[in-house]
Amino acid sequence: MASVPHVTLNDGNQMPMIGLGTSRTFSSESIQAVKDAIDIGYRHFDCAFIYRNEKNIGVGLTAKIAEGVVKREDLYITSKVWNTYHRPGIVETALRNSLKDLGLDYVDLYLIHWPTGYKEEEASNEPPGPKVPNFSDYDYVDTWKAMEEIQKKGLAKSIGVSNFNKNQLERILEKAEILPVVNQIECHPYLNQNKLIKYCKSKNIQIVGYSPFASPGRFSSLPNYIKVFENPKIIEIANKYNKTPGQVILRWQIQRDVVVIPKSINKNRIKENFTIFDFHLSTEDISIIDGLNTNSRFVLLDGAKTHQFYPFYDEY
Ligand SMILES: NC(=O)C1=CN([C@@H]2O[C@H](COP(=O)(O)OP(=O)(O)OC[C@H]3O[C@@H](n4cnc5c(N)ncnc54)[C@H](OP(=O)(O)O)[C@@H]3O)[C@@H](O)[C@H]2O)C=CC1
Ligand SMILES: O=C1CO[C@H](CO)[C@@H](O)[C@@H]1O
Repeated sequence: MASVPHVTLNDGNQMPMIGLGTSRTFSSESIQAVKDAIDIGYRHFDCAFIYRNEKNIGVGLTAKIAEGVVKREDLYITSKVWNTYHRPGIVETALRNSLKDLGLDYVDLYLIHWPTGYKEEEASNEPPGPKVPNFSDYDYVDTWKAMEEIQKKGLAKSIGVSNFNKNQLERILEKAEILPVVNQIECHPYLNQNKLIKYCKSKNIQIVGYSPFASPGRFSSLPNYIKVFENPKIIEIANKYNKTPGQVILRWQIQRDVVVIPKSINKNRIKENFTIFDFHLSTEDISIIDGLNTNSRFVLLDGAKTHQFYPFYDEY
């Protein structure tokens, strides 16, 4: 089976350029999606405590390791510390809980999921609904110091952040002993994130683009909103290469050095999303997709909009 391209992170570790997204997949469907993905060739899985399915993901991973299809060291597993676990003294416990559920003794990458901390008792209300949670005052820079400790202990091979803006990254970089390897951010043709990508590249921080299809299951109130798969310009490019709109969107990201983590529970689409390393988009087609940007964001973490560290008020 041909292996997928990897990127080398600023700590020297390697990450496969495509992974399976696992949010909003539940029960047996998440177990089967993981097994199918491994059979198809995926080795990278994007998980999080808050997805409430790490046990199922663990069942899928463990089954494929037991079958001898993969070894632990072939896999690249990410998890994320949720907002209720920002107190430095509890970060390791949060990771150990995820490890137990995933059936692993280390993750390849552990991320601070959002810069916004919540009070620990909010954990009983998870997953977050429309209600505004009680915020904690923990500074994500202090949470970062706890992340450094878990890497030193070998519980995470690499550490990084998610949903951080430029100023928030700057604050981490000022105090960091270990640099974040990744900023995982929403990134798709309608939110191409060119400015944040340029900044992160200048600091050797890899971008992992989440919701690469603009998370079509989520509600959009944008006037004249067209799903990315139905966008005529993307369809035209897809027809030209004899590929699907989804494959063109993922390929566009790969060619701009963005790691992609599309979510699917459908075996055919899991395979479709993986078949993106056998064609090359022209510079002209890349710029047509770049031109679709409308700075439209779909993952807003509404409950945290009044948090002092809400990341999306800055331009980038
Ligand atoms: N760090 C963060 O804060 C966040 C991280 N993430 C991560 O990113 C991952 C992906 O983002 P997500 O928001 O799930 O959305 P995506 O943009 O990946 O879209 C997923 C949706 O598209 C459908 N789909 C998948 N492939 C295709 C295809 N080839 N053609 C047509 N439809 C398709 C899926 O349906 P089906 O399953 O039926 O195929 C699903 O409804 C998440 O699962 C999670 O791991 C996401 C949000 C926030
Ligand atoms: O990763 C994520 C997936 O979706 C959640 C909401 O549904 C987000 O809060 C989160 O950032």
